[in-house]
Amino acid sequence: MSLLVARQLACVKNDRQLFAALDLELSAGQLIHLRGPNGAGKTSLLRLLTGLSQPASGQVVFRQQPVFNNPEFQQHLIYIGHQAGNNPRLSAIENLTFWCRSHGVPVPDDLYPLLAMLGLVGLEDVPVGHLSAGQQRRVALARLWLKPAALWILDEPFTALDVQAIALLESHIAAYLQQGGSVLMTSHQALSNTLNADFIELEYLW
Ligand SMILES: Nc1ncnc2c1ncn2[C@@H]1O[C@H](COP(=O)(O)OP(=O)(O)OP(=O)(O)O)[C@@H](O)[C@H]1O
Repeated sequence: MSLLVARQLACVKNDRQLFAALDLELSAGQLIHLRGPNGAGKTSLLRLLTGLSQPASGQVVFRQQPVFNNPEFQQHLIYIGHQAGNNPRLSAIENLTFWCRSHGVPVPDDLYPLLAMLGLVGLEDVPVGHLSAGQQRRVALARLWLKPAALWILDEPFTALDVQAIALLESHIAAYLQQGGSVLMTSHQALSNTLNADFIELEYLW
């Protein structure tokens, strides 16, 4: 049975219809790679699927419950948006501690091993605003190791990552899918064939 289902979704921004009558189903263990040109509406679609915004028409349900304004759905979701979403004045440790607390996730006794695995040794206590773009993205992606969730929605998670970090994230996604997790993501770059993604293409509608 599908975990996340969108039916007949329509989205309008600035008087432009980005998409209409869009149907989507995502099952446990499935990866959907959402593709399309700049401005086609990929981020707008992800925001509808996360319940952060409401469609012009249509509905999104998770385990048959509407996602909009649904705190229970948020417990099952990790959404990492286009912006890394870190507080630049706080360190990596502080950002992740805050994120865990605000998402009802137990704060690990020691976050250093996770940050070391993500290549952030020596940078754990530096304000995140002083880190490089790729390092900031790594801090944000650490959330994927911290919260058990049925669904990941990731908007351009590979942005600014180097080859090694891309490989690390791809192998983490592969392991998560194997355990029955579901992933819906955008990426302007091709994914590794090992991830075996399904595709949804959004066109740019004038
Ligand atoms: N809050 C908003 N107010 C007005 N227009 C918006 C808003 N959010 C998005 N748009 C417009 O909707 C269109 C689609 O934007 P969106 O970010 O969904 O595209 P995208 O496919 O994710 O693009 P990219 O590949 O560049 O990330 C754009 O033309 C954008 O200007």
